[in-house]
Amino acid sequence: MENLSMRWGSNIVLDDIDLRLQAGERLVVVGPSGSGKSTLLRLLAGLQLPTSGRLRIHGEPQTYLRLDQRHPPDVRLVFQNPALLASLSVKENVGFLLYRFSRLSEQEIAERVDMALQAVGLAGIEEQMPGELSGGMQKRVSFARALIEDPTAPQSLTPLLLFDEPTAGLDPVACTRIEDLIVRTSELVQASSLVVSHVMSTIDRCAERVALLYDGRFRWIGAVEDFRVSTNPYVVQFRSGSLQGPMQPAEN
Ligand SMILES: Nc1ncnc2c1ncn2[C@@H]1O[C@H](COP(=O)(O)OP(=O)(O)OP(=O)(O)O)[C@@H](O)[C@H]1O
Repeated sequence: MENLSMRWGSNIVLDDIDLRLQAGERLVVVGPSGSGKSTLLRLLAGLQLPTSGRLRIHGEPQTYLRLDQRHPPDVRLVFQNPALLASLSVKENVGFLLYRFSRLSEQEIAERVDMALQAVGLAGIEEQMPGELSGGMQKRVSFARALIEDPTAPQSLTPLLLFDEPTAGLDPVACTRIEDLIVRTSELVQASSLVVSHVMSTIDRCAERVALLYDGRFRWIGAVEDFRVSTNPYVVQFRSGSLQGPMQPAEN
């Protein structure tokens, strides 16, 4: 991202930001509500275009929405709500892209789905419907979907995985399981990952770098080890959850 801005009318959500994600790294983006984290994800997912500035993925300028791109980059989204298709079985959800676009046989797709489900600890639930699963299981199914790759597709570059608040509202043990999965999924498909989260354990377990977004700008970016000890006032306020500090609700 270079000099990238996103405005809604007079509301400047992202203000001339620069960010470079290294191949294979895991970056966690934090920031208070309304600071533009979801907007960042939507731009990377090709669901909206910036008002100004440049966004490049694998070096390619992103000037069209993803749906309008003939050769879209390999960007995979794991939403806060798993967004599984309720009328399709787990197998059909996980293998969705392969069923639609690949030249693999039914048997080959079934084997790949099986491997992806095993990787997230959910072997044997292929024929179940999403509605029969718990919320946590649905989330893991959406991770399995992000693991699926098409070996018949042209050799692709490092995939980009986008996680939108993957551990919000989970109990601590479920959080750990999902955090481990984020790391494992990223390593298995050798992806770069951008995780939006407020959860400290998710930052600790998943991040290699942390970026703190507030009022349209990155106020701090650095290694997770430095995030734990930084005296930057934004980082200190985020870590302590204090009401005192530079980050205040918009209405104040
Ligand atoms: N479609 C839209 N039209 C107008 N304003 C929008 C639109 N989408 C987002 N915004 C505004 O952009 C700002 C940033 O929103 P965004 O959802 O990116 O924040 P966030 O950091 O993800 O917040 P949260 O943590 O609460 O999800 C908000 O002020 C929001 O009102």
